[in-house]
Amino acid sequence: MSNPWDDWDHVLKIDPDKDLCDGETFEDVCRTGTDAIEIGGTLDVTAEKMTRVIDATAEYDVPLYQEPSNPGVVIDSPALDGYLIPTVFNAGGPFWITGAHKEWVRIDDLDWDRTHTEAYIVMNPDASVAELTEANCDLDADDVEAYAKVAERMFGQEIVYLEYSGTFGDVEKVAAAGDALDDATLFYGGGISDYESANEMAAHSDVVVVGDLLHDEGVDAVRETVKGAKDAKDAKGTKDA
Ligand SMILES: CC(C)=CCC/C(C)=C/CC/C(C)=C/CC/C(C)=C/COP(=O)(O)OP(=O)(O)O
Ligand SMILES: O=P(O)(O)OC[C@@H](O)CO
Ligand SMILES: [Mg+2]
Repeated sequence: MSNPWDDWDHVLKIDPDKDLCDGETFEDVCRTGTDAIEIGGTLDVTAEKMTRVIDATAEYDVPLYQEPSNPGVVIDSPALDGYLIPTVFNAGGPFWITGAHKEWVRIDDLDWDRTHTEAYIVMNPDASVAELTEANCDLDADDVEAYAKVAERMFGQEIVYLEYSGTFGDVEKVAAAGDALDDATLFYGGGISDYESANEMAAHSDVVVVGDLLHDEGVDAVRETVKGAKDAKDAKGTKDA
């Protein structure tokens, strides 16, 4: 079965708790050329802040996904193409693996057709997501490779997300995750800041996710990362052909 993300090279993650750069609009954000927008962040995200971003991006035709950090911020909106629900494979306890999910399913009426999971492997111990989930980030390339295989082979995950949020990752570990997967799509996120960094990580993953750059540098910088990711894919296509 095909999934929307099979064709993505680049995702832009908007943190509802952070501002856009001066003078930039959500229309500008939707016109960066990214393949999809994910709306989510770890800290200080509320349903109101989520709704504001969904409403502001709804009218443009870029695919829109919510990535909730807890069940309380999930928004029921027809503007959303779907929900990408993290499950943190290297979390310090079960709450961020299945606990939050169980609570969500208990209290809410899910739209299962639009609900998908992302198998997170959290790699930067200083990121909010690592602190919140008490993730064990002390992972070598072979640990990453094993987690990726567990996610795909044992838990049937269609997306494996190597999350370096806030810092540029170790290429060897990203490549190890990529090599481990046969069918799942590898998302890489963290520290992508320009054409080069996007190009490099896109060569080793299926989809690169760009977050803070939007809020820190703005849409022109994001557009460069789209180019970097797309060029890497074109180069791969040429090589594989
Ligand atoms: C069951 C439901 C609906 C939700 C639970 C989903 C889970 C397990 C969330 C845990 C991981 C998490 C908090 C993911 C949020 C997305 C994310 C990693 C955003 C990036 O956040 P950071 O960059 O670390 O944080 P800030 O930029 O907000 O500081
Ligand atoms: O903010 P950055 O470092 O770009 O990371 C992107 C994304 O993986 C965060 O969840
Ligand atoms: Mg962040």
